[in-house]
Amino acid sequence: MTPLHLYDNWERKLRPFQPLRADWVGLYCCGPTVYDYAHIGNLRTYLFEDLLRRALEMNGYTVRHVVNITDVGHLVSDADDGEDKMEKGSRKAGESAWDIADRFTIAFKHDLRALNMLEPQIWCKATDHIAEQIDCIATMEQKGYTYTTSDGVYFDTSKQDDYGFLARIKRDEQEAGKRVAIGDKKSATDFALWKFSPANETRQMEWDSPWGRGFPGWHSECSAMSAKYLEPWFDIHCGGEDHIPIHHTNEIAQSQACYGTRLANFWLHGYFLQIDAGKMSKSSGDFLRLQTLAEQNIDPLAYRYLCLTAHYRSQLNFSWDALLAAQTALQRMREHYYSWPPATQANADFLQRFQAEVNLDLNLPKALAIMWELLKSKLPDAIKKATMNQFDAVLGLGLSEWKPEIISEEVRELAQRRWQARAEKNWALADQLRAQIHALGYEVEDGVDGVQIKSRQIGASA
Ligand SMILES: Nc1ncnc2c1ncn2[C@@H]1O[C@H](COP(=O)(O)OP(=O)(O)OP(=O)(O)O)[C@@H](O)[C@H]1O
Ligand SMILES: [Zn+2]
Repeated sequence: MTPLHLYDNWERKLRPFQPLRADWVGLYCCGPTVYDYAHIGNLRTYLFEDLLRRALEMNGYTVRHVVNITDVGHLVSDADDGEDKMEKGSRKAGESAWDIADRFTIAFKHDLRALNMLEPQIWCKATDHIAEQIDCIATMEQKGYTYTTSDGVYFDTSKQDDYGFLARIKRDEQEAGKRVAIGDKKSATDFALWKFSPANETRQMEWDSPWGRGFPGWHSECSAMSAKYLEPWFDIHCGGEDHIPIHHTNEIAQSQACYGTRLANFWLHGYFLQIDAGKMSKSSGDFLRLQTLAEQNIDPLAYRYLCLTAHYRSQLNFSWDALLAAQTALQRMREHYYSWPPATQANADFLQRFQAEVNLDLNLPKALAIMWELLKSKLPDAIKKATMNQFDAVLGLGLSEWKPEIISEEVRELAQRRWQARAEKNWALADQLRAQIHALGYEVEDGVDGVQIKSRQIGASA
């Protein structure tokens, strides 16, 4: 098999992947801040990470996949001020910060399942690891990397010569160009490790610490939890492109100070899903959820297919037309696959070409094109099916689980009566019958050559 190469953002180049240990590959992916539902932009990043994990497994590695849940400490502004997103989300929802964290974590996991993502082996939440974070901060303090201001304990970035290397940040230029207020911080790049609770206010989430009552800064959790569940030095760290200059840069600074490692051997980042030429974003409120797609009768796996059509290192502009085209293509693929006899032996040549594309930094648009080439080839269908099964172990479209819908006699009869009512221009009755069909879980669509009955999408989180 062509050896796996991944684009490492630390070295800014394609590197052959070599695992650090013989028994498992450590993969740490920064998880969601659970103050709201995930949008399909966030989900694009998790899809890329799922595909990376599947590619590693295709290469025979056992992956230890860790995803954290940020349920405290992520402030509205990445410059360490503003409200905690969880406290703000709690006010907006009229529920406690703990309750929204639970609710949105469940919804997030539901979305991952609807998109056929593999369950990480380890989920870990920031609020379950306060002691580990305090230990990590105390170590940094002992080693002289911290200072305390009126509102928290900060990391002193001037203590590290290579601070910001991942993002190629030049500290001096940043300082000179910065116009934002930095409060009591010594430098704009310094960041909070522990924030004190405001004197005149009780936070919902706060803990005692050697420095005073408060809560951990957002970056602390990932250094502490990745060291606990993987090693302080592990194989691959992932997140969205926005993590490069701040969150990952600061995680690296902490791990270097604490453990003397730069955390991960490879740094991979998924690029944004854009909408109307801007980043899809929870904070701006301009976002689509998987549930929003389901309401438009889009199968969640059509979104997965759409994401396969763009390389993870390029931004993807969302459009409904592209999503509908993805749904049509996926449906055609499923119908072909379903019509074939049981799988026999995979075709070695197709397999080798597919694996070569996957191993070239996850060139999945090309891998998908090879899948279509196979589908249209003159190979016997049983061989196509066997080959597709191996492709789909990486692409995760769930082809072998799909079955055409069997629509019950009751629904067919209601649709027939509705068609009749429409022909007789009895709109009230037609609407009433449509509502009954809807309640049974189906939609009817009127076409020129009759009516089409489809099940409503119920895959995404409600
Ligand atoms: N538009 C997007 N496209 C792809 N990935 C994204 C997008 N927006 C955020 N991400 C990624 O989603 C993951 C989860 O992010 P998180 O839950 O912290 O969202 P957030 O940054 O608080 O939300 P937002 O920036 O949308 O207000 C991160 O890896 C982040 O980089
Ligand atoms: Zn992180």
